[in-house]
Amino acid sequence: MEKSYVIGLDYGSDSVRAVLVDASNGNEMASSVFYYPRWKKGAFCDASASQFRQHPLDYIEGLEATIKDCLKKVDGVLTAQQVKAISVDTTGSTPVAVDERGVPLALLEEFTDNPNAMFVLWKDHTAVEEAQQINEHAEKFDVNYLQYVGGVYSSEWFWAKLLRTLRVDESVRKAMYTWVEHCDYIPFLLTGGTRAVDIKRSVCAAGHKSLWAAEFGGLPPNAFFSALDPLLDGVTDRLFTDTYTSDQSAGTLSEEWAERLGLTTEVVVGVGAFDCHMGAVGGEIEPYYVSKVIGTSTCDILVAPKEEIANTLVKGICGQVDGSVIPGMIGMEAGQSAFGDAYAWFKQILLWPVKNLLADSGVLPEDDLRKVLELVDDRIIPELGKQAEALPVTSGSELALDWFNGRRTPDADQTLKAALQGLNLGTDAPRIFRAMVEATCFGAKSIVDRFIDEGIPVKGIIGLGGVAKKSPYIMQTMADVINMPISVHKSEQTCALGAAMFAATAAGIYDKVEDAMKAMGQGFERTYQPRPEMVAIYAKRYQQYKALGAFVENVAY
Ligand SMILES: Nc1ncnc2c1ncn2[C@@H]1O[C@H](COP(=O)(O)OP(=O)(O)O)[C@@H](O)[C@H]1O
Ligand SMILES: O=C(CO)[C@@H](O)[C@@H](O)COP(=O)(O)O
Repeated sequence: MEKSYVIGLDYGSDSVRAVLVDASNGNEMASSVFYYPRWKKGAFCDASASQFRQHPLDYIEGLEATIKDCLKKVDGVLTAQQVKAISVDTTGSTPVAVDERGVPLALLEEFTDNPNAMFVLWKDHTAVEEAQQINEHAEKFDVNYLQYVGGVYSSEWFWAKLLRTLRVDESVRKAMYTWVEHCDYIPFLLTGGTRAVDIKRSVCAAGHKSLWAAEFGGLPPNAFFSALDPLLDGVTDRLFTDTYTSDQSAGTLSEEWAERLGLTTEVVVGVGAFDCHMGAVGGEIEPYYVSKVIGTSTCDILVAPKEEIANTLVKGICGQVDGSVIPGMIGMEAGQSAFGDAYAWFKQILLWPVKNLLADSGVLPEDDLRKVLELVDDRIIPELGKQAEALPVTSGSELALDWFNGRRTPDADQTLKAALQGLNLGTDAPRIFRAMVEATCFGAKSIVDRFIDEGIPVKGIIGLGGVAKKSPYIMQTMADVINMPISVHKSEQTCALGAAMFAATAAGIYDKVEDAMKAMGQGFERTYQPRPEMVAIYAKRYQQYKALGAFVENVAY
Protein backbone atom coordinates (compact mmCIF):
# COMPACT_ATOMS: atom_id res chain seq x y z
CA MET A 1 0.00 0.00 0.00
CA GLU A 2 1.18 3.52 -0.75
CA LYS A 3 2.67 5.26 2.25
CA SER A 4 1.01 8.30 3.86
CA TYR A 5 2.82 11.29 5.30
CA VAL A 6 1.74 14.04 7.66
CA ILE A 7 3.09 17.43 8.67
CA GLY A 8 3.41 18.78 12.21
CA LEU A 9 3.94 22.51 12.57
CA ASP A 10 5.23 23.84 15.87
CA TYR A 11 5.18 27.58 16.54
CA GLY A 12 7.64 28.34 19.35
CA SER A 13 8.50 31.70 20.90
CA ASP A 14 11.28 32.54 18.45
CA SER A 15 10.75 30.27 15.50
CA VAL A 16 8.40 27.89 13.77
CA ARG A 17 9.43 24.40 12.73
CA ALA A 18 7.79 21.90 10.45
CA VAL A 19 8.39 18.17 10.34
CA LEU A 20 7.22 15.91 7.60
CA VAL A 21 6.90 12.38 8.92
CA ASP A 22 5.94 8.92 7.79
CA ALA A 23 2.49 8.37 9.33
CA SER A 24 3.11 4.65 9.79
CA ASN A 25 6.14 4.92 12.07
CA GLY A 26 6.85 8.61 12.79
CA ASN A 27 10.15 8.56 10.92
CA GLU A 28 11.19 12.08 10.08
CA MET A 29 11.53 12.60 6.34
CA ALA A 30 12.35 16.31 6.50
CA SER A 31 12.30 19.23 8.87
CA SER A 32 12.73 22.96 8.56
CA VAL A 33 13.02 25.93 10.93
CA PHE A 34 12.18 29.57 10.32
CA TYR A 35 13.12 32.35 12.75
CA TYR A 36 10.56 35.16 12.87
CA PRO A 37 12.31 38.08 11.16
CA ARG A 38 10.40 40.98 12.74
CA TRP A 39 10.55 39.38 16.18
CA LYS A 40 14.29 38.78 15.83
CA LYS A 41 14.79 42.50 15.37
CA GLY A 42 12.87 43.15 18.58
CA ALA A 43 10.16 44.98 16.62
CA PHE A 44 6.96 45.77 18.53
CA CYS A 45 8.43 44.61 21.86
CA ASP A 46 9.50 46.45 24.98
CA ALA A 47 11.00 43.98 27.44
CA SER A 48 11.22 46.53 30.24
CA ALA A 49 7.43 46.99 30.00
CA SER A 50 6.96 43.19 29.53
CA GLN A 51 5.45 43.87 26.11
CA PHE A 52 6.01 41.04 23.61
CA ARG A 53 4.08 41.17 20.36
CA GLN A 54 4.40 39.09 17.21
CA HIS A 55 3.35 40.17 13.74
CA PRO A 56 1.03 37.76 11.89
CA LEU A 57 3.31 37.99 8.86
CA ASP A 58 6.11 36.34 10.87
CA TYR A 59 3.81 33.36 11.35
CA ILE A 60 2.46 33.27 7.80
CA GLU A 61 5.85 33.60 6.13
CA GLY A 62 7.19 30.89 8.45
CA LEU A 63 4.33 28.56 7.62
CA GLU A 64 4.97 28.83 3.92
CA ALA A 65 8.76 28.72 4.13
CA THR A 66 9.02 25.67 6.41
CA ILE A 67 6.44 23.50 4.68
CA LYS A 68 7.80 24.31 1.23
CA ASP A 69 11.33 23.63 2.43
CA CYS A 70 10.27 20.22 3.81
CA LEU A 71 8.59 19.36 0.52
CA LYS A 72 11.67 20.45 -1.42
CA LYS A 73 13.82 18.17 0.72
CA VAL A 74 11.68 15.13 -0.11
CA ASP A 75 11.29 15.92 -3.77
CA GLY A 76 11.63 12.64 -5.64
CA VAL A 77 11.13 10.60 -2.46
CA LEU A 78 7.39 11.15 -2.05
CA THR A 79 4.63 13.03 -3.82
CA ALA A 80 2.39 15.85 -2.67
CA GLN A 81 -0.58 13.47 -2.98
CA GLN A 82 0.91 11.31 -0.24
CA VAL A 83 0.77 14.16 2.28
CA LYS A 84 -2.53 13.61 4.08
CA ALA A 85 -2.73 16.07 6.94
CA ILE A 86 -1.27 19.05 8.78
CA SER A 87 -1.71 19.90 12.45
CA VAL A 88 -0.44 22.91 14.27
CA ASP A 89 0.65 23.72 17.79
CA THR A 90 1.50 27.18 19.03
CA THR A 91 2.46 29.01 22.18
CA GLY A 92 -0.36 30.29 24.30
CA SER A 93 -2.17 32.19 25.44
CA THR A 94 -1.16 34.16 22.34
CA PRO A 95 -4.34 35.85 21.08
CA VAL A 96 -4.98 38.49 18.44
CA ALA A 97 -7.77 40.90 17.52
CA VAL A 98 -9.46 39.94 14.25
CA ASP A 99 -12.12 41.58 12.11
CA GLU A 100 -15.40 39.98 11.06
CA ARG A 101 -13.61 38.01 8.33
CA GLY A 102 -11.18 36.60 10.89
CA VAL A 103 -8.27 38.68 9.60
CA PRO A 104 -5.79 39.75 12.29
CA LEU A 105 -5.91 43.54 12.40
CA ALA A 106 -2.16 43.90 11.90
CA LEU A 107 -2.64 42.49 8.41
CA LEU A 108 -4.73 45.57 7.54
CA GLU A 109 -2.77 48.53 6.24
CA GLU A 110 -3.87 50.96 8.94
CA PHE A 111 -2.79 48.60 11.73
CA THR A 112 0.36 47.08 10.28
CA ASP A 113 2.67 48.75 12.83
CA ASN A 114 0.31 48.73 15.78
CA PRO A 115 1.47 46.25 18.47
CA ASN A 116 -2.08 46.09 19.88
CA ALA A 117 -3.26 44.71 16.55
CA MET A 118 -0.72 41.87 16.71
CA PHE A 119 -0.53 38.57 18.55
CA VAL A 120 0.07 39.16 22.25
CA LEU A 121 2.70 36.54 22.99
CA TRP A 122 2.23 34.27 26.02
CA LYS A 123 5.04 35.99 27.92
CA ASP A 124 3.60 39.49 27.51
CA HIS A 125 2.73 40.69 31.01
CA THR A 126 1.28 44.10 30.24
CA ALA A 127 -2.05 42.93 31.63
CA VAL A 128 -1.05 42.30 35.26
CA GLU A 129 -3.56 44.84 36.54
CA GLU A 130 -6.35 43.27 34.50
CA ALA A 131 -5.46 39.79 35.78
CA GLN A 132 -5.60 41.04 39.34
CA GLN A 133 -8.99 42.61 38.71
CA ILE A 134 -10.29 39.35 37.24
CA ASN A 135 -9.11 37.52 40.36
CA GLU A 136 -10.81 39.99 42.71
CA HIS A 137 -13.94 40.10 40.58
CA ALA A 138 -14.29 36.30 40.46
CA GLU A 139 -14.61 36.22 44.24
CA LYS A 140 -17.94 38.05 44.04
CA PHE A 141 -19.70 35.16 42.26
CA ASP A 142 -21.27 32.03 43.70
CA VAL A 143 -19.87 29.94 40.88
CA ASN A 144 -16.10 29.77 41.03
CA TYR A 145 -15.20 30.48 37.40
CA LEU A 146 -11.52 30.07 38.20
CA GLN A 147 -11.83 26.55 39.62
CA TYR A 148 -10.46 24.84 36.50
CA VAL A 149 -7.51 27.21 36.08
CA GLY A 150 -5.97 26.63 39.48
CA GLY A 151 -7.99 29.35 41.24
CA VAL A 152 -5.80 32.20 39.95
CA TYR A 153 -6.10 34.05 36.64
CA SER A 154 -2.85 35.12 35.01
CA SER A 155 -1.79 38.11 32.94
CA GLU A 156 -0.45 35.60 30.42
CA TRP A 157 -4.00 34.64 29.51
CA PHE A 158 -6.79 35.46 27.09
CA TRP A 159 -9.21 37.64 29.10
CA ALA A 160 -6.57 39.76 30.82
CA LYS A 161 -4.94 40.47 27.46
CA LEU A 162 -8.26 41.18 25.78
CA LEU A 163 -9.37 43.60 28.47
CA ARG A 164 -6.02 45.38 28.42
CA THR A 165 -6.18 45.78 24.64
CA LEU A 166 -9.74 47.11 24.74
CA ARG A 167 -8.72 49.62 27.40
CA VAL A 168 -5.56 50.96 25.84
CA ASP A 169 -6.41 51.12 22.16
CA GLU A 170 -9.63 52.65 20.94
CA SER A 171 -8.80 52.11 17.27
CA VAL A 172 -8.27 48.37 17.81
CA ARG A 173 -11.39 48.22 19.98
CA LYS A 174 -13.48 49.70 17.20
CA ALA A 175 -12.06 47.53 14.44
CA MET A 176 -12.01 44.26 16.39
CA TYR A 177 -14.79 41.75 15.90
CA THR A 178 -13.43 39.00 18.12
CA TRP A 179 -10.27 37.68 19.79
CA VAL A 180 -8.55 34.49 18.65
CA GLU A 181 -5.75 32.26 19.88
CA HIS A 182 -2.81 31.66 17.54
CA CYS A 183 -3.48 27.89 17.59
CA ASP A 184 -7.05 28.46 16.38
CA TYR A 185 -6.13 31.10 13.81
CA ILE A 186 -3.65 29.02 11.75
CA PRO A 187 -6.08 26.13 11.00
CA PHE A 188 -8.73 28.76 10.11
CA LEU A 189 -6.26 30.44 7.76
CA LEU A 190 -5.18 27.16 6.13
CA THR A 191 -8.75 26.03 5.58
CA GLY A 192 -9.63 29.32 3.89
CA GLY A 193 -12.06 30.57 6.54
CA THR A 194 -13.71 33.86 5.71
CA ARG A 195 -15.96 34.44 8.74
CA ALA A 196 -14.61 34.80 12.27
CA VAL A 197 -17.72 33.09 13.64
CA ASP A 198 -16.62 29.87 11.88
CA ILE A 199 -13.28 29.62 13.71
CA LYS A 200 -13.06 26.23 15.43
CA ARG A 201 -11.77 26.83 18.93
CA SER A 202 -9.64 24.17 20.56
CA VAL A 203 -10.67 22.90 23.97
CA CYS A 204 -7.01 23.16 24.96
CA ALA A 205 -6.80 26.95 24.55
CA ALA A 206 -10.41 27.54 25.57
CA GLY A 207 -10.23 25.50 28.77
CA HIS A 208 -6.79 26.51 29.98
CA LYS A 209 -6.90 30.22 29.14
CA SER A 210 -10.44 31.45 28.36
CA LEU A 211 -12.35 30.01 31.34
CA TRP A 212 -14.41 27.74 29.07
CA ALA A 213 -15.75 24.65 30.85
CA ALA A 214 -18.42 22.15 29.88
CA GLU A 215 -19.63 22.41 33.50
CA PHE A 216 -20.38 26.14 32.95
CA GLY A 217 -22.09 25.40 29.64
CA GLY A 218 -19.29 27.25 27.86
CA LEU A 219 -17.66 30.56 28.79
CA PRO A 220 -18.75 32.41 31.93
CA PRO A 221 -21.85 34.52 31.17
CA ASN A 222 -21.84 38.03 29.77
CA ALA A 223 -22.92 39.30 33.21
CA PHE A 224 -19.59 38.17 34.63
CA PHE A 225 -17.59 40.11 32.06
CA SER A 226 -19.79 43.20 31.72
CA ALA A 227 -19.70 43.68 35.50
CA LEU A 228 -15.91 43.48 35.35
CA ASP A 229 -15.74 46.22 32.73
CA PRO A 230 -18.51 47.55 30.45
CA LEU A 231 -15.99 47.33 27.61
CA LEU A 232 -16.46 43.56 27.77
CA ASP A 233 -20.23 43.76 27.44
CA GLY A 234 -21.36 41.57 24.54
CA VAL A 235 -17.92 40.18 23.80
CA THR A 236 -18.92 36.58 24.60
CA ASP A 237 -21.56 36.75 21.84
CA ARG A 238 -18.75 37.07 19.34
CA LEU A 239 -16.60 34.35 20.90
CA PHE A 240 -17.72 30.72 21.07
CA THR A 241 -19.70 28.06 22.90
CA ASP A 242 -18.42 24.90 21.21
CA THR A 243 -14.88 23.61 21.45
CA TYR A 244 -13.00 20.75 19.77
CA THR A 245 -10.30 18.27 20.70
CA SER A 246 -7.25 18.08 18.46
CA ASP A 247 -7.97 14.60 17.13
CA GLN A 248 -10.69 16.29 15.07
CA SER A 249 -10.49 17.94 11.68
CA ALA A 250 -10.84 21.70 11.28
CA GLY A 251 -11.38 21.24 7.52
CA THR A 252 -9.19 20.75 4.47
CA LEU A 253 -6.61 22.98 2.82
CA SER A 254 -8.14 25.83 0.86
CA GLU A 255 -7.34 26.11 -2.82
CA GLU A 256 -5.20 29.15 -2.16
CA TRP A 257 -3.11 27.42 0.49
CA ALA A 258 -2.90 24.14 -1.41
CA GLU A 259 -1.43 26.08 -4.30
CA ARG A 260 0.87 28.19 -2.12
CA LEU A 261 2.27 25.13 -0.38
CA GLY A 262 2.28 22.75 -3.33
CA LEU A 263 -0.16 20.33 -1.66
CA THR A 264 -3.64 19.08 -2.52
CA THR A 265 -7.00 20.36 -1.30
CA GLU A 266 -7.57 16.89 0.22
CA VAL A 267 -5.08 17.60 3.01
CA VAL A 268 -6.88 17.50 6.36
CA VAL A 269 -6.07 20.34 8.76
CA GLY A 270 -6.41 19.31 12.39
CA VAL A 271 -7.76 21.41 15.26
CA GLY A 272 -4.79 23.16 16.89
CA ALA A 273 -3.54 23.12 20.48
CA PHE A 274 -0.76 24.54 22.61
CA ASP A 275 2.81 23.40 22.06
CA CYS A 276 3.36 21.58 25.35
CA HIS A 277 0.06 19.69 25.01
CA MET A 278 0.96 18.30 21.62
CA GLY A 279 4.56 17.98 22.84
CA ALA A 280 3.41 15.72 25.65
CA VAL A 281 1.86 13.41 23.07
CA GLY A 282 4.98 13.57 20.87
CA GLY A 283 6.95 12.67 24.01
CA GLU A 284 4.73 9.64 24.66
CA ILE A 285 3.17 10.79 27.90
CA GLU A 286 1.60 8.27 30.26
CA PRO A 287 -0.91 8.86 33.05
CA TYR A 288 0.64 10.54 36.11
CA TYR A 289 3.95 11.39 34.39
CA VAL A 290 4.92 15.06 34.19
CA SER A 291 5.99 15.91 30.67
CA LYS A 292 8.15 19.02 30.71
CA VAL A 293 8.89 21.00 27.58
CA ILE A 294 12.00 22.77 28.78
CA GLY A 295 12.99 25.70 26.59
CA THR A 296 12.57 29.44 26.91
CA SER A 297 10.01 28.64 29.58
CA THR A 298 8.76 25.30 30.82
CA CYS A 299 5.36 23.98 30.16
CA ASP A 300 4.51 20.96 32.27
CA ILE A 301 1.73 18.56 31.44
CA LEU A 302 0.22 15.72 33.43
CA VAL A 303 -2.62 13.53 32.20
CA ALA A 304 -4.91 11.36 34.28
CA PRO A 305 -8.03 9.35 33.50
CA LYS A 306 -11.13 11.44 34.04
CA GLU A 307 -12.83 8.91 36.31
CA GLU A 308 -9.80 8.76 38.61
CA ILE A 309 -9.55 12.54 38.95
CA ALA A 310 -13.27 12.81 39.73
CA ASN A 311 -13.75 16.11 41.59
CA THR A 312 -10.13 16.78 42.50
CA LEU A 313 -9.22 20.39 41.77
CA VAL A 314 -5.53 21.24 41.80
CA LYS A 315 -4.81 24.70 43.23
CA GLY A 316 -2.30 27.06 41.66
CA ILE A 317 -1.71 25.33 38.32
CA CYS A 318 -2.61 26.61 34.83
CA GLY A 319 -5.66 24.51 34.57
CA GLN A 320 -7.19 21.10 34.21
CA VAL A 321 -9.22 20.46 31.11
CA ASP A 322 -11.02 17.41 29.84
CA GLY A 323 -9.38 16.43 26.54
CA SER A 324 -6.81 19.22 26.35
CA VAL A 325 -4.07 16.65 25.71
CA ILE A 326 -5.68 13.26 25.13
CA PRO A 327 -9.42 12.97 24.59
CA GLY A 328 -10.99 11.22 27.58
CA MET A 329 -8.26 12.24 29.99
CA ILE A 330 -7.92 15.34 32.10
CA GLY A 331 -4.93 17.36 30.92
CA MET A 332 -3.28 19.42 33.64
CA GLU A 333 -0.91 22.23 32.79
CA ALA A 334 1.68 24.01 34.90
CA GLY A 335 4.97 25.68 34.09
CA GLN A 336 7.70 28.23 34.69
CA SER A 337 7.53 31.57 32.90
CA ALA A 338 11.30 31.72 32.47
CA PHE A 339 13.64 28.76 32.29
CA GLY A 340 16.14 29.04 29.40
CA ASP A 341 15.12 32.69 29.25
CA ALA A 342 16.76 33.20 32.63
CA TYR A 343 20.05 31.86 31.22
CA ALA A 344 19.54 33.99 28.10
CA TRP A 345 19.15 37.05 30.33
CA PHE A 346 22.43 36.31 32.08
CA LYS A 347 24.12 35.78 28.73
CA GLN A 348 22.95 39.21 27.60
CA ILE A 349 24.40 40.76 30.74
CA LEU A 350 27.75 39.14 30.02
CA LEU A 351 27.63 40.17 26.38
CA TRP A 352 27.00 43.81 27.17
CA PRO A 353 30.61 45.02 26.95
CA VAL A 354 31.23 42.99 23.80
CA LYS A 355 28.14 44.41 22.15
CA ASN A 356 28.55 47.96 23.33
CA LEU A 357 32.19 48.74 24.00
CA LEU A 358 33.86 46.57 21.40
CA ALA A 359 31.46 47.71 18.69
CA ASP A 360 32.15 51.37 19.47
CA SER A 361 35.89 50.92 19.76
CA GLY A 362 36.44 50.30 16.07
CA VAL A 363 39.20 47.80 17.00
CA LEU A 364 37.64 45.04 14.92
CA PRO A 365 36.29 45.29 11.38
CA GLU A 366 32.52 44.82 11.26
CA ASP A 367 32.71 41.31 9.86
CA ASP A 368 35.16 40.13 12.55
CA LEU A 369 33.06 41.78 15.23
CA ARG A 370 30.01 39.86 14.04
CA LYS A 371 31.99 36.61 14.10
CA VAL A 372 33.26 37.30 17.62
CA LEU A 373 29.77 38.09 18.78
CA GLU A 374 28.34 34.94 17.24
CA LEU A 375 31.09 32.78 18.72
CA VAL A 376 30.73 34.20 22.22
CA ASP A 377 26.96 34.12 21.98
CA ASP A 378 26.99 30.41 21.09
CA ARG A 379 29.56 29.38 23.66
CA ILE A 380 28.62 31.30 26.81
CA ILE A 381 25.86 29.05 28.17
CA PRO A 382 27.50 25.66 27.39
CA GLU A 383 30.82 26.89 28.81
CA LEU A 384 29.20 28.33 31.94
CA GLY A 385 27.44 24.98 32.37
CA LYS A 386 30.74 23.11 32.14
CA GLN A 387 32.41 25.34 34.72
CA ALA A 388 29.39 25.39 37.02
CA GLU A 389 29.17 21.60 36.99
CA ALA A 390 32.72 21.35 38.28
CA LEU A 391 31.96 23.48 41.37
CA PRO A 392 31.16 21.79 44.67
CA VAL A 393 27.56 22.34 45.81
CA THR A 394 27.43 23.66 49.36
CA SER A 395 24.72 25.12 51.52
CA GLY A 396 26.59 28.45 51.56
CA SER A 397 26.65 28.84 47.76
CA GLU A 398 25.01 31.73 45.93
CA LEU A 399 21.25 31.29 45.83
CA ALA A 400 18.80 32.56 43.22
CA LEU A 401 15.07 32.82 42.61
CA ASP A 402 13.91 31.95 39.10
CA TRP A 403 11.07 34.47 38.77
CA PHE A 404 12.71 36.43 35.94
CA ASN A 405 9.39 36.62 34.14
CA GLY A 406 7.17 36.35 37.19
CA ARG A 407 5.89 33.04 38.53
CA ARG A 408 3.55 30.93 36.47
CA THR A 409 3.18 27.95 38.80
CA PRO A 410 2.53 27.23 41.61
CA ASP A 411 0.14 30.13 42.23
CA ALA A 412 0.55 32.47 39.25
CA ASP A 413 1.92 35.87 40.16
CA GLN A 414 3.51 37.63 37.26
CA THR A 415 4.39 40.66 39.36
CA LEU A 416 7.05 38.69 41.21
CA LYS A 417 10.68 39.21 40.27
CA ALA A 418 13.85 37.17 40.50
CA ALA A 419 16.55 37.61 43.13
CA LEU A 420 20.16 36.69 43.75
CA GLN A 421 21.47 36.26 47.25
CA GLY A 422 24.67 35.27 49.03
CA LEU A 423 27.16 37.12 46.84
CA ASN A 424 30.70 37.89 47.91
CA LEU A 425 33.88 38.98 46.17
CA GLY A 426 34.51 35.39 45.15
CA THR A 427 31.24 35.20 43.20
CA ASP A 428 32.00 34.83 39.53
CA ALA A 429 29.96 34.13 36.38
CA PRO A 430 29.94 30.30 36.71
CA ARG A 431 28.79 30.59 40.33
CA ILE A 432 25.95 32.90 39.38
CA PHE A 433 25.04 30.56 36.54
CA ARG A 434 25.05 27.60 38.91
CA ALA A 435 22.69 29.47 41.24
CA MET A 436 20.39 30.14 38.29
CA VAL A 437 20.42 26.51 37.21
CA GLU A 438 19.60 25.42 40.73
CA ALA A 439 16.83 28.03 40.97
CA THR A 440 15.17 26.91 37.74
CA CYS A 441 15.33 23.30 38.97
CA PHE A 442 13.91 24.29 42.36
CA GLY A 443 11.07 26.00 40.48
CA ALA A 444 10.50 22.69 38.68
CA LYS A 445 10.39 20.82 41.99
CA SER A 446 7.82 23.18 43.44
CA ILE A 447 5.46 22.24 40.59
CA VAL A 448 5.89 18.49 41.17
CA ASP A 449 5.38 19.06 44.89
CA ARG A 450 2.18 20.96 44.21
CA PHE A 451 0.67 18.09 42.23
CA ILE A 452 1.58 15.63 44.98
CA ASP A 453 0.33 17.92 47.77
CA GLU A 454 -3.02 18.25 45.95
CA GLY A 455 -3.47 14.50 45.74
CA ILE A 456 -2.16 13.84 42.22
CA PRO A 457 0.60 11.23 42.33
CA VAL A 458 3.62 11.83 40.10
CA LYS A 459 5.24 8.65 38.79
CA GLY A 460 8.12 10.19 36.88
CA ILE A 461 9.29 13.00 34.62
CA ILE A 462 9.65 13.18 30.85
CA GLY A 463 12.07 15.84 29.56
CA LEU A 464 11.50 17.46 26.16
CA GLY A 465 12.61 20.63 24.42
CA GLY A 466 15.86 22.47 23.75
CA VAL A 467 17.32 22.51 27.26
CA ALA A 468 16.47 18.84 27.93
CA LYS A 469 18.40 17.87 24.82
CA LYS A 470 21.28 20.32 25.13
CA SER A 471 22.25 20.32 28.78
CA PRO A 472 23.01 17.07 30.63
CA TYR A 473 24.24 19.25 33.52
CA ILE A 474 20.86 20.94 33.96
CA MET A 475 18.91 17.70 33.52
CA GLN A 476 21.07 15.86 36.07
CA THR A 477 20.65 18.75 38.53
CA MET A 478 16.88 18.59 37.98
CA ALA A 479 16.79 14.81 38.64
CA ASP A 480 18.79 15.36 41.86
CA VAL A 481 16.62 18.27 42.98
CA ILE A 482 13.27 16.59 42.27
CA ASN A 483 14.63 13.22 43.36
CA MET A 484 12.98 11.44 40.45
CA PRO A 485 14.33 9.88 37.27
CA ILE A 486 13.93 12.05 34.17
CA SER A 487 13.70 10.36 30.78
CA VAL A 488 14.66 12.54 27.84
CA HIS A 489 12.83 11.81 24.64
CA LYS A 490 14.70 10.91 21.47
CA SER A 491 12.82 13.19 19.15
CA GLU A 492 14.49 16.51 18.32
CA GLN A 493 11.13 18.11 17.59
CA THR A 494 8.73 16.55 20.06
CA CYS A 495 6.04 19.24 19.80
CA ALA A 496 6.06 19.09 16.00
CA LEU A 497 6.04 15.28 16.15
CA GLY A 498 3.06 15.43 18.52
CA ALA A 499 1.32 17.72 16.03
CA ALA A 500 2.07 15.16 13.31
CA MET A 501 0.48 12.43 15.49
CA PHE A 502 -2.64 14.56 15.84
CA ALA A 503 -2.61 15.22 12.10
CA ALA A 504 -2.53 11.47 11.41
CA THR A 505 -5.45 10.98 13.80
CA ALA A 506 -7.48 13.88 12.37
CA ALA A 507 -6.98 12.38 8.90
CA GLY A 508 -8.37 9.05 10.13
CA ILE A 509 -5.10 7.13 9.72
CA TYR A 510 -5.48 6.23 13.41
CA ASP A 511 -8.70 5.87 15.39
CA LYS A 512 -7.33 7.62 18.42
CA VAL A 513 -4.25 9.63 19.24
CA GLU A 514 -2.96 6.97 21.66
CA ASP A 515 -2.66 4.63 18.64
CA ALA A 516 -0.74 7.28 16.71
CA MET A 517 1.51 7.78 19.74
CA LYS A 518 2.28 4.06 19.92
CA ALA A 519 3.02 3.72 16.22
CA MET A 520 4.83 7.00 15.66
CA GLY A 521 6.65 7.48 19.02
CA GLN A 522 10.43 7.59 18.82
CA GLY A 523 11.25 6.38 22.35
CA PHE A 524 13.69 7.78 24.89
CA GLU A 525 17.39 8.53 24.50
CA ARG A 526 18.48 8.49 28.13
CA THR A 527 17.32 8.60 31.73
CA TYR A 528 18.89 10.77 34.40
CA GLN A 529 18.81 9.00 37.77
CA PRO A 530 18.94 11.07 40.96
CA ARG A 531 22.31 10.78 42.73
CA PRO A 532 21.63 10.09 46.44
CA GLU A 533 24.59 12.18 47.67
CA MET A 534 23.31 15.20 45.73
CA VAL A 535 19.65 14.64 46.66
CA ALA A 536 20.45 15.34 50.31
CA ILE A 537 22.29 18.60 49.73
CA TYR A 538 19.72 19.85 47.25
CA ALA A 539 16.93 19.08 49.71
CA LYS A 540 18.61 21.58 52.05
CA ARG A 541 19.17 24.09 49.27
CA TYR A 542 15.50 23.77 48.28
CA GLN A 543 14.48 24.85 51.78
CA GLN A 544 16.77 27.87 51.40
CA TYR A 545 15.12 28.64 48.03
CA LYS A 546 11.67 28.44 49.61
CA ALA A 547 12.73 30.76 52.43
CA LEU A 548 14.19 33.26 49.95
CA GLY A 549 10.98 33.05 47.91
CA ALA A 550 8.80 33.68 50.96
CA PHE A 551 10.99 36.66 51.89
CA VAL A 552 10.88 38.19 48.41
CA GLU A 553 7.12 37.70 48.16
CA ASN A 554 6.68 39.70 51.33
CA VAL A 555 8.89 42.61 50.36
CA ALA A 556 6.66 45.30 48.96
CA TYR A 557 8.41 47.90 46.82
N1 LIG B 1 23.43 24.58 26.24
C1 LIG B 1 22.37 25.12 26.82
N2 LIG B 1 22.14 24.93 28.13
C2 LIG B 1 21.05 25.49 28.72
N3 LIG B 1 20.16 26.25 28.10
C3 LIG B 1 20.33 26.48 26.81
C4 LIG B 1 21.44 25.94 26.09
N4 LIG B 1 21.34 26.37 24.83
C5 LIG B 1 20.22 27.12 24.75
N5 LIG B 1 19.61 27.19 25.93
C6 LIG B 1 18.36 27.89 26.26
O1 LIG B 1 17.32 27.23 25.56
C7 LIG B 1 16.24 28.14 25.30
C8 LIG B 1 15.62 27.83 23.94
O2 LIG B 1 15.01 26.58 24.01
P1 LIG B 1 14.32 25.91 22.76
O3 LIG B 1 13.64 24.70 23.23
O4 LIG B 1 15.36 25.72 21.71
O5 LIG B 1 13.33 27.03 22.20
P2 LIG B 1 11.77 27.42 22.48
O6 LIG B 1 11.57 27.55 23.93
O7 LIG B 1 11.61 28.74 21.77
O8 LIG B 1 10.95 26.33 21.86
C9 LIG B 1 16.85 29.53 25.36
O9 LIG B 1 16.16 30.24 26.37
C10 LIG B 1 18.31 29.32 25.75
O10 LIG B 1 18.74 30.21 26.76
O1 LIG C 1 2.49 28.56 28.12
C1 LIG C 1 2.52 27.86 27.16
C2 LIG C 1 1.37 27.01 26.85
O2 LIG C 1 0.33 27.20 27.74
C3 LIG C 1 3.66 27.83 26.21
O3 LIG C 1 3.14 28.10 24.96
C4 LIG C 1 4.75 28.80 26.55
O4 LIG C 1 5.34 28.37 27.71
C5 LIG C 1 5.78 28.94 25.42
O5 LIG C 1 6.65 27.89 25.35
P1 LIG C 1 8.16 27.93 24.73
O6 LIG C 1 9.06 28.05 25.90
O7 LIG C 1 8.28 29.03 23.75
O8 LIG C 1 8.26 26.57 24.07
